[in-house]
Amino acid sequence: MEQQVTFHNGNTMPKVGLGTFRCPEGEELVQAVKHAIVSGYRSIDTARIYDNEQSVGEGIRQGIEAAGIDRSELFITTKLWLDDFGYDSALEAYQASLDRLGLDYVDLYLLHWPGQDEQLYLDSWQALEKLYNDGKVRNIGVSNFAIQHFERLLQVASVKPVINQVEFTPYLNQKELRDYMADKFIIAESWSPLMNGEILTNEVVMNIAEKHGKSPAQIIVRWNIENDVVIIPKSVTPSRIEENLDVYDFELTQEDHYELDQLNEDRRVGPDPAEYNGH
Ligand SMILES: NC(=O)C1=CN([C@@H]2O[C@H](COP(=O)(O)OP(=O)(O)OC[C@H]3O[C@@H](n4cnc5c(N)ncnc54)[C@H](OP(=O)(O)O)[C@@H]3O)[C@@H](O)[C@H]2O)C=CC1
Ligand SMILES: O=C(O)C(=O)[C@@H](O)[C@H](O)C(=O)CO
Repeated sequence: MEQQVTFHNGNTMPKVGLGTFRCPEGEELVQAVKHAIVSGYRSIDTARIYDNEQSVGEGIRQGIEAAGIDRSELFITTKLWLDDFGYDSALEAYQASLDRLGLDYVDLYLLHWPGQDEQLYLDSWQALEKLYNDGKVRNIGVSNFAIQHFERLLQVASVKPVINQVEFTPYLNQKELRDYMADKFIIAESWSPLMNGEILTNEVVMNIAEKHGKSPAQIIVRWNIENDVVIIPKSVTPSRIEENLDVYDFELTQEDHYELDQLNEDRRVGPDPAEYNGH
C-alpha cells in the first residue's frame, strides 16, 4: 500500500504521523519525536495551543541528525489557535510558531477550529492563503470544519484547503462529511483516533486484532488508512510509537470493515465544532 496521500495541489503527506497533544515541553517529548523519526515516522503534528513547539522542534533536530535525513524529508504540521484569529494576528502567530519550532517553514498550517465568528475564520484563512502564495508554508488546511463551515469558506477562498483534521473513530465515522470532502478532493485526517485508549478495549476491535495477530491500535491505524484517512496517534512510549507505524504488512477484510462500521453511534469524545469557541 502507498504510504503517502496526495493532495489536490500535488503535494504529498505520510498517512501515519505522530500526535503530540497533552505532551508538555520537556525531555520526554523531545525523545518521543526523535524516536519516531529514527523509527521511520516522517510526519509530526503539533499546535500553538499544545505549548510544546520548542520541544517538538528540538526532537526534530535530534531526529534528523540521528536518522541521517534531511529536513525536506519531514512533514511538520502546526495550527493557528482561535486567540490568534484575524488577518494580521494570524501572520504574526505563524512566524511565532516557526520561531518556537526553530524551522523556516512548516509543511502544513491549519485553522485549528472554525470557532463561532464566521468573519474571523474567513479573515484568518486569507492570511493562510497569503502565507501559501508567498511560499512561506507548503500546504494550508483546516481542522474541525463541518460541512456548513466549508460551504462558507469555499464561497470566498482562492486556495482550497488540502485537508480537514477532525475527530474520526469507529464510534464517530463522519460518513457525510467524508463523502462531502472526497467530492471536493479534500483529504480527511483523524484526531484522537485511539480515543485516548478507549477504543482499544472494544471487543470487536480486540477480536479483529487477535485474528490478524496485530494489536488493537494497529487495527485502528489500518482502518483509518484503508478509509483514506490520515492518522496521527499520539504516544510517548517507544514501543507504541513503533507499533503504530508497523501497519503495512496486513489488510483488513471486507467483513472487518463491516463490523467496524457497525460500531458507529455518532458519539464524540471531543468538543462539537458547531459550539466550540476554544473554552
Ligand atoms: N485538531 C484537533 O482539534 C485535535 C488534534 N489532536 C491531534 O491528534 C493527536 C492524537 O490524539 P490524542 O488526543 O493525543 O489521542 P490518541 O487517540 O492518539 O490516544 C493517545 C493515547 O493512547 C495511548 N497509546 C498510543 N498508542 C498506543 C498503543 N499502541 N497501545 C496502547 N495505547 C496507546 C497513548 O499513551 P502513551 O503516550 O502513554 O503511550 C495516549 O494515552 C493529538 O496528539 C494531536 O496531535 C487531538 C485532539 C484534537
Ligand atoms: O487537542 C486539540 O488539538 C484541541 O483542539 C482540543 O483538544 C482542545 O485543545 C481542547 O482541549 C478541547 O477540550
